[in-house]
Amino acid sequence: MPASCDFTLRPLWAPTPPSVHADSAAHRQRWQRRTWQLHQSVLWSHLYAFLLLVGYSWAGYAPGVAVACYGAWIAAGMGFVTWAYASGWCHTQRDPGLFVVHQVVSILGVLGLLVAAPQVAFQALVMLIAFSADGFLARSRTSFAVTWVLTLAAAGSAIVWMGPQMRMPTATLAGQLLTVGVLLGAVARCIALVTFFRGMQYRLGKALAQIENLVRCDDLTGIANRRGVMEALQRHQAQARHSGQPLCVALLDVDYFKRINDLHGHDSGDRVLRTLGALLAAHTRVGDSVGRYGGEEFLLVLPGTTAAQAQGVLEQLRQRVESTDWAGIFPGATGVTITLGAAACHPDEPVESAIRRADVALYEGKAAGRNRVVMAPPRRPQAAQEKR
Ligand SMILES: Nc1nc2c(ncn2[C@@H]2O[C@H](COP(=O)(O)OP(=O)(O)OP(=O)(O)O)[C@@H](O)[C@H]2O)c(=O)[nH]1
Repeated sequence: MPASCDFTLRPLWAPTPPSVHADSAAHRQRWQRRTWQLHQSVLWSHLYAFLLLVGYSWAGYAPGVAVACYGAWIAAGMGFVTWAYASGWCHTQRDPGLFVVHQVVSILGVLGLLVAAPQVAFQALVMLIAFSADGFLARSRTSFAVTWVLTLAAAGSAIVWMGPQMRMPTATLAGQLLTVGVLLGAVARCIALVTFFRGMQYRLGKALAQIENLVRCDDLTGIANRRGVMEALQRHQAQARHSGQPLCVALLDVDYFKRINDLHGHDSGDRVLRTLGALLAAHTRVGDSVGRYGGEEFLLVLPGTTAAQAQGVLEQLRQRVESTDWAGIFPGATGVTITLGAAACHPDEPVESAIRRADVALYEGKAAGRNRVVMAPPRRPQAAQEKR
């Protein structure tokens, strides 16, 4: 039974499931690089906030001692986090980005400022909330939730406690410039985070496209795998039903492939399959679809092609394979041939039924001596089939 996806909601306090990347050194390095980048951006933000507070102190809005104590507290907290990152200690923690520690340091610093310098309470609160946007990036849901709950609780209590005392000092030019500085800092921080998110979104989109490609691609031949070509067939059939255009499917099987493997080795067999994949991709038109259906069998989907036209195209392909210089592809080769069975797909016919008819034609071709193209007879109307 295939593994099913787990859609149940995990409680926040449940242990984090092991990451599928847990063993990937490249993933760990990438994660460390990103957390360092994030930490650096927090350090710059704290420095910016501290300089603004020094400005407020210089302009007479906040006591110098309060600002100095705030600076010392933040320096100690950020020093600890920097040590934890540099030594790798943070990676032994459940929250390796130390988002909660970052936030607790900021919240305590701001609460201290509210007590010691209520004149700059509002500015401190704006900066706190701007810093908290980092909490969005916490890897674990628990850190994300804790970061935000702590921040909102601190901001809510400060607002209730300080009430109307909270205001931007804009009576002087210095006050006005510093207010602009606070707002610009908050906006810049949000822009930086949105840019970070956009970058992540872009990388994620690219990775998703690569995964989608891998899921539909055959490793050995580089053309579509069974899933890829079957999806293409479904699409072509829907279009054919809509447009009324003909559609043909063909199954291609290498003759005596087991003998090639047995006589020349599995590696030579693989080379034959790779060469066939390349030949099929080169021989078919842009709108056609080809894929490895399984083992040494390939499926061709020929939209806008009648049975007579398909027979011509497939016969050319058969001759092309037969006339290929196989000795140049694997040593000791005497020749490789293919047998093809094809069927015109009726608009109302399930694609599996058309493939089955092509398969029957293919086995007729094998039984008749191989190295040929056999067309399946047209599908009987539904009523005749039911009667039969
Ligand atoms: N080298 C290689 N061999 C494969 C691969 N997939 C399937 N095979 C082999 O393909 C062979 C298919 O053999 P059969 O089904 O007996 O068919 P055949 O020998 O081509 O005989 P006919 O189809 O009757 O002409 C088996 O020996 C498989 O092991 C593959 O990816 N690489």
